Amino acid sequence: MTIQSVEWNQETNVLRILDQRQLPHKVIFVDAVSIEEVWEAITFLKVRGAPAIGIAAAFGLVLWSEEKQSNQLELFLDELRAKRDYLATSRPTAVNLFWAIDRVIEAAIKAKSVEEAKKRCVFEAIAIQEEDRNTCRKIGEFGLELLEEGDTVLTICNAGGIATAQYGTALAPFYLAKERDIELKAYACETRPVLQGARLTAWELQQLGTDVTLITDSMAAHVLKTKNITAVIVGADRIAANGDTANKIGTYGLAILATAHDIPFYVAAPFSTIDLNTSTGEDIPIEERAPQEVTHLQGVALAPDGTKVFNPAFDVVPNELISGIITEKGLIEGDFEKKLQALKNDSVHV
Ligand SMILES: CSC[C@@H](O)[C@@H](O)C(=O)COP(=O)(O)O
Repeated sequence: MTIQSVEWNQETNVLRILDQRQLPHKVIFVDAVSIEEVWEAITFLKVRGAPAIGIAAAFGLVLWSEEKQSNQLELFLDELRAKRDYLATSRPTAVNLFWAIDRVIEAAIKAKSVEEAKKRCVFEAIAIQEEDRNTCRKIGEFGLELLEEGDTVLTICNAGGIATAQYGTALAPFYLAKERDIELKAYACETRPVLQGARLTAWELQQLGTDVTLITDSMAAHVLKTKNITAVIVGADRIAANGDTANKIGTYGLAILATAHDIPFYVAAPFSTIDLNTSTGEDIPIEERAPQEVTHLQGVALAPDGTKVFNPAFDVVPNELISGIITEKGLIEGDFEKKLQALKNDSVHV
C-alpha cells in the first residue's frame, strides 16, 4: 500500500497529514485537529500538490464543522462559508483548492439541519478523495497508452501519489506500468527552490522501484538533447479555458525545450484542475513565496544578506507548446478551448 498524503480518521476526527517537508529523510505524519492547522499545513507545504491541497482543505472544513456546536442552520452555514474563505487564502494558484472547498459548501447548503450539514461535509470530503484516486488511476492508464516498454520520461516537481489521493498525475503512468511489468525510466528535475523533484519524486519513484535519474534543472536541455527522452510529462496547478497551464516554476522552460527538440510535452491533470472561469494563463494568479526559499538551502544561506529575490512558485505554459492534456476522460489534443469546454461538465470521453 502506498503512503497517503492525507488520511481522515472517522472515529477520532483527526486528519493525519504526511509532512512532505521532512521527506525523503523522515516519513513523519502530523495530526491536524483544527481548520487552522490545515491552513498552516497547506501554506507551509506539509501537504502540497494541487489535488492533495484540495483534499486536505475539504477535510479542514470537516474539522471545523465537527467541532461546531450549534442548532441554527443559517448561522452554521454562514460560518462555514466564512471558513471556506479563510481556507481559500492558504495558497492562490492550485484551483483544486477552491474547487474542493466549494464542493463541500454546495453539499452542506442542501441540508435541512446542522446535523445533516455536518454529515454532508464529511461525505463530500471523503468522496473528493475517493474520486481523485479513481481519476488518477485513469490518468495513469491514458498516460501509459502514450508510452512503450523502455521509454524514458522527463518530469519536474512532484505530481505523484503524495500530491494526490493515490497514483499522482504525471507519475501515474509509472504506477500502472509497474503493475503491468512494463519498464519505464524517469529523469526528475530537482525543482529549485523547494526541491520537490529531488526530495519527493526521486524518493517516490525509488519506493516504486522505478529507474529514476535526478538532474539539476539547468541540465534539462542537455538531457533532452542527448538522453533519448520519449516525452516530458508534468502536472498542473491550474489549466485555463484555452489550455494554458500553470505548473511548478521551470515547467514553461521545459515546454520550450521539448518543442525545440521535437519531443512531446504532455500535461497530466484531472478535470478538477481545469478552470473554465479563467480564460487564459494571463489570468492565473501566480503565487510568490518567501525569499528565504531562494537565498537559503535547507536553512543554510547561499546568498549575501539583503539580496533582492524574485520567487514565483509557478509559471504558465502557453497552450501552443502543449502536445496534449492527459485527463481521466482521455488525451485531449488540438483545440483545447473547444474540447475542454465540451468535456468539463459532460460524462463523455474524448
Ligand atoms: C498532481 S500535483 C500537480 C501540481 O500541483 C504539481 O505539479 C506542482 O506544481 C506542485 O507545486 P507545489 O508548490 O509543490 O504544491
